[in-house]
This record gives sequence, structure tokens and C-alpha cells, in this order.
Amino acid sequence: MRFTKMHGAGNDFVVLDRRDGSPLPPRHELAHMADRHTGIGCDQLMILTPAQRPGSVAGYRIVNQDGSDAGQCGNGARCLAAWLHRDGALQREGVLDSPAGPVFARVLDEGFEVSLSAPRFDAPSIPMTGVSSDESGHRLRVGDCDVRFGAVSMGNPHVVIEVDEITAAPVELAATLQSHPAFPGGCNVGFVQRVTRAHLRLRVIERGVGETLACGSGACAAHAWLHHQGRVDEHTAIDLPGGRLGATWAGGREEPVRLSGPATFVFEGTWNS
Ligand SMILES: N[C@@H](CCC[C@H](N)C(=O)O)C(=O)O
Repeated sequence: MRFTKMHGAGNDFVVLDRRDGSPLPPRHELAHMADRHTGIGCDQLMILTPAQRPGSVAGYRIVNQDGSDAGQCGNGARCLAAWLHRDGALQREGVLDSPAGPVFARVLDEGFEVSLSAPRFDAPSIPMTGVSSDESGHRLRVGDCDVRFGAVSMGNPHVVIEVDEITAAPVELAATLQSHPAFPGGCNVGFVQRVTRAHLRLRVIERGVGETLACGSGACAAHAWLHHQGRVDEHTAIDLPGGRLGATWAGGREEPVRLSGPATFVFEGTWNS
């Protein structure tokens, strides 16, 4: 089975081409491919599938390192745009069919951009239940801590916790939040430091993975949440441990969040199952 290893700001992927509709390897084998010790190693497998809508370039599925499915993956979508551009299937722009709906992809002079869905902040969209909420956000008791956070669906669930200093973020809270009954589908947990109205620092502990070097949908969620609170401008530069991403959203209810950044080819290989 041919594969391509890629990364977007350190968030790394194994890309499989199943646009011919051939069946996917079983889930335990996908998790084996993602294993960093005994497999190829990646945060997610990004699987190209046949287009679902007339005019779309291709569809895709996302499988996390632990073998679970995800509804969206911003950096993975950018890497697929780069893969399809190299393949000749995507010229300057085109639509990809993601599990969460259409994603508009664009080749930039430097890097690749995708327009993910419009952010959703309501509890059923996350999904999230049993938390106390007011206009400034949500609260949950986690052990001895009263955790205040924002919640955003980007097609996948994100908790956004604002911190004063990113290097001192209480990342150990993430595991408890991820398995908390308040989030029946689990969640990705982002810790964000607002440096200025146009510059954020972010760390994300991903569902089904652990801490990643970058999370595209997490960057969109952090930007959208802070913009929703009136605390950032329309565009932010977001520094993650693996590099810089850009997020753009002006607050329109149906307006997609745009995510930009690098998409890098690492190597090609063959997996023997
Ligand atoms: N790395 C991704 C997000 C991948 C999916 C996530 N772990 C989930 O389970 O929702 C990104 O760039 O958005």
C-alpha cells in the first residue's frame, strides 16, 4: 500500500489515496500504521476518498493515531490540498468533501489555505452537557480547579482555555476534560495565550493523539472563540510548538474560518500489511 508522509507545522500525517473507492484497511491496521514505535508514525491518517458532491475534487476521512474517527482536521486538509495540487487534481483552488461538509482549499503563494465550517458555540453542536455557562463562557469543576473555558465546534469538538503564559499552561487538566461526562464525544483541549489582538500562542492536546506540535482546527477554534468574545481582530497569527498558522474569521454566523500555513512532504513509502 503506497503512502505519503506529510506535516503541517509539525502536525504529521500519513496520506492514503483511496479515491478509487477501494476498501480501507481495518481500523487496527490503521492504528498500527500511526504507531510511532512499530509503524510509520503520525498524528492522523488522512484518507482520500471519492468526491461526494458534483464538482468536488475529492473526499476525505480522518483517523486519529488511536484508530478513532474525527470530524475535521484543518492541517490534514491543507496537506491533502498540497498532495492533490502535486498530483494535478487541484489547480489553484477547489472543494474537498470532509466528514463535516465541504472545505474550500486554495493554493497560496506560500503555503495552503482551507476554509473550514463556520464555528458553532452552542452546547448541542459540541456536544457538551451539564456545564454552567454565561456570556463570558463555561465553567466546570475538575478536581480542585474551577476551569473556565470556551467551547467551539469546528466540525470537531474543541475546549479553549485562556492562560496568561503558555509555558505555564496546566496541560495536565486536558486528560480529565477529555474523559469528562460533560463531553460525551470527548474533546480537543487548547490552551491559548493572547499576546496581542493579532497574535496568539497555542498548545493543543488532541483527542485520540495527545499533545500535537500544531492543530489547525484548534487554531481556528481558539481564534473564533476569542473573536466571539471581542478580544482579537479578524486575523490572528498563531504560534504553536511546531510553527505558525494563520486564522481568519470576521464573526459572520455562516462565515467559514480560514486556516493558512505550510504543508510539507516528508517521504513516500510502501506499507506491507
Ligand atoms: N490535527 C487536527 C485535528 C485532528 C482531529 C482531532 N484529534 C479530533 O479528534 O477531533 C487539525 O489540524 O485540525
